[in-house]
Amino acid sequence: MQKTFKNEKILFAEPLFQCDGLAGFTRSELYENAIHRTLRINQLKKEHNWTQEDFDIAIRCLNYEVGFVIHLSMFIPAIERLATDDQKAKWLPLAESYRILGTYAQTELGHGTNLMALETTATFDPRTDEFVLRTPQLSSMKWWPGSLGKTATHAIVLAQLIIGNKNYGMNPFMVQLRSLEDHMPLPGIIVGDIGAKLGANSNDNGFLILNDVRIPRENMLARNSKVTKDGRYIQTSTNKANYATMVLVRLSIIRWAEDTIKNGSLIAIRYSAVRRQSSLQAGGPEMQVLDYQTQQYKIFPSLAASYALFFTYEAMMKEYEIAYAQIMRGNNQLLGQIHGQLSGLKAFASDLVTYELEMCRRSCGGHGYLKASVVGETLLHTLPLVTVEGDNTVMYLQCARYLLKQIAKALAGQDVDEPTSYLKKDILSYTCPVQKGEHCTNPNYLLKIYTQRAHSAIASVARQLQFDLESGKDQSSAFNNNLVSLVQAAKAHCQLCLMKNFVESVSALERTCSENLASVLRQLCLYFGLHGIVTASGEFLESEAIGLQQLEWIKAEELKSLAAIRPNAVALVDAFDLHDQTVMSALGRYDGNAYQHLFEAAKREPMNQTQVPPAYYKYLRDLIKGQPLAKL
Ligand SMILES: CCCCCCCCCCCCCCC/C=C/C(=O)SCCNC(=O)CCNC(=O)[C@H](O)C(C)(C)COP(=O)(O)OP(=O)(O)OC[C@H]1O[C@@H](n2cnc3c(N)ncnc32)[C@H](O)[C@@H]1OP(=O)(O)O
Ligand SMILES: Cc1cc2nc3c(=O)[nH]c(=O)nc-3n(C[C@H](O)[C@H](O)[C@H](O)COP(=O)(O)OP(=O)(O)OC[C@H]3O[C@@H](n4cnc5c(N)ncnc54)[C@H](O)[C@@H]3O)c2cc1C
Repeated sequence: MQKTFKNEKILFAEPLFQCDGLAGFTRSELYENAIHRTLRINQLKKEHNWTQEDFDIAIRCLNYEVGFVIHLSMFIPAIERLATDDQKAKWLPLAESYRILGTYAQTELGHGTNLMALETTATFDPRTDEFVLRTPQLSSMKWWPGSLGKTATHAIVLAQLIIGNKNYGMNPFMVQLRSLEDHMPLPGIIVGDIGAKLGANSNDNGFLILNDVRIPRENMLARNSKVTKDGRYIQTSTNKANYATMVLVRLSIIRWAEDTIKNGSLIAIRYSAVRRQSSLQAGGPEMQVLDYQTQQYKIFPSLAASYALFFTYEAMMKEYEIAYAQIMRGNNQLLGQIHGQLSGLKAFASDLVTYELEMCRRSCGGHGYLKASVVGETLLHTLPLVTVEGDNTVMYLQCARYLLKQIAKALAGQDVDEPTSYLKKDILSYTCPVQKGEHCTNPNYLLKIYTQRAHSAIASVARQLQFDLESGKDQSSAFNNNLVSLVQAAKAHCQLCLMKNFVESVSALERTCSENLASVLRQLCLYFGLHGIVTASGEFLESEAIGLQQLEWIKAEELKSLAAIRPNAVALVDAFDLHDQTVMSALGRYDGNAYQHLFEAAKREPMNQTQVPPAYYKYLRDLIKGQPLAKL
């Protein structure tokens, strides 16, 4: 599935990219190693004439265990999206050659979600033609930005623009943080690392206090709005255009989610094919645990999710490219659509994979709790995806807000955006397409069920909101009264998007691939659809997209499809084409020698580098020999 990286051999021939040692690294070592890696990949890029795409794939091959993640994923894209052509000409070459190292400093100690409430100010001083940046109190300090702690020389700081006594809202400013001579913080800047996290500890997420730091007027990123020398504010685009970098990263999160769940399902499936435990027949040979229906039930959702997210990322990438090209030409028509779609899908993708990764970890039994299994470590790295770039609940609510607008248009007989075109249908004329058991094997029928459920969830919450407003509730309490249903409606829409992308991508592939391959993919797609209905059966029933009889058929078909997928499960994860050095798991090796690799990992454990531990001489010796213990 991943485009085969022709340079994989070159990459993994380097000791630096042989990852077995990382488990014992301290934070400082992880941090240093990550920077070392990015610089070496850059050298390899030059030495072997790699394209930017090759470079990006190299980073994926290393599971993003590299430095400068925010520099590459946010700082440079923010300059591209928020700066004028002159500003780009000045900063992009410096950033692209790592002569300046950047971060995206938006979140504060007191506020991450509510951007309107950010407290950092950039006050225009017309006497000196400068902005004065200030974080006025404890809660205003920037807190979380990646690479801010120890690395960044520059930050794109999001601050409230103040001219005279008027606040013109959040705008982006380029602020130099550290000297380019000796890396010391510049006057007025207090900066540091926020401390160890549950995962992703090679990244120095940081804090930043700005005490009246002066920057030239030209350092306001002015593609969407600017301040003239005489202090006039000129806005050339919607103020939401300054949120463009977040939209891009939300798209990337779908890809990161896909990458992590591919790792998890690969480890769980390969290991379950190796692991034997018990038997269903008295005295019979021990079974591969992958043959237990319960094990398949635990792991195959992550296999199906890997493919569903792959197809969804590909589809969303195309949608994004069209929207981005328009936006860069000054046409914001698709801004609302792409924001609504990506807010929801970012949340759905990260929710899905964090849940399924834990199932993968459990499916590896006790060994899944070992660091060497890597599946737990992957989960810890992935957990922040539900929070970064907008907490998932808040992102679902953004998606729901978009869906409400679309349904209002549909009800008024106006055109709606293509991804919500189903809202134009007559919801009451629906008849469930599954009228007998065998109908459940048709993914297009399942798609109709998903469509009806999403339509019904959106229509129902829209009606309830309308009712609350008409009963005298004000706008905000009517909204608060319906938040849970709004989130459910957004989830229903996102689940439909995944199913639709899966069905459509498999149909497209059917035209070019062998019938054998097509039938395997069709089976997985079918399973994805059946499983999604069963896990949210209450909502599908409530929406009357299915009845109890259909649920019974769908449940039976879901179980049948587990057995149908089983023979191809290992091949389906092998098809990810992930190198052992990418997956790094003792349990999930291609050669299937899980026990041998676990033992090798144990032998490398730093605790095992001496036979007798120092604690023996300090405590155990006297204890064992019955000597009186020294005062402890
Ligand atoms: C094995 C492989 C492993 C790989 C794993 C790798 C994992 C690595 C893990 C580490 C992660 C590292 C990278 C993380 C980087 C993270 C960076 C960040 O987190 S940066 C900070 C991000 N912050 C946010 O996302 C803040 C969230 N809040 C918001 O976006 C907004 O405040 C809001 C959308 C919640 C509300 O907007 P606001 O303007 O404050 O409110 P209004 O009500 O006035 O506006 C709503 C209005 O605006 C429209 N809108 C909102 N956003 C956008 C947008 N982006 N584009 C277009 N339009 C937008 C919205 O639709 C509403 O429109 P309306 O017409 O009024 O309905
Ligand atoms: C690993 C990591 C890396 C990060 N990197 C960066 C970075 O590089 N740059 C940067 O600027 N930031 C970064 N962040 C910050 C991140 O963007 C924020 O943490 C995120 O946007 C959530 O905001 P918050 O922490 O303020 O959560 P809060 O908004 O305080 O959320 C707390 C709870 O309140 C709920 N809630 C909040 N508002 C609402 C609402 N309106 N309606 C309903 N419920 C609500 C949420 O659902 C959540 O349950 C990073 C964070 C992490 C964890």
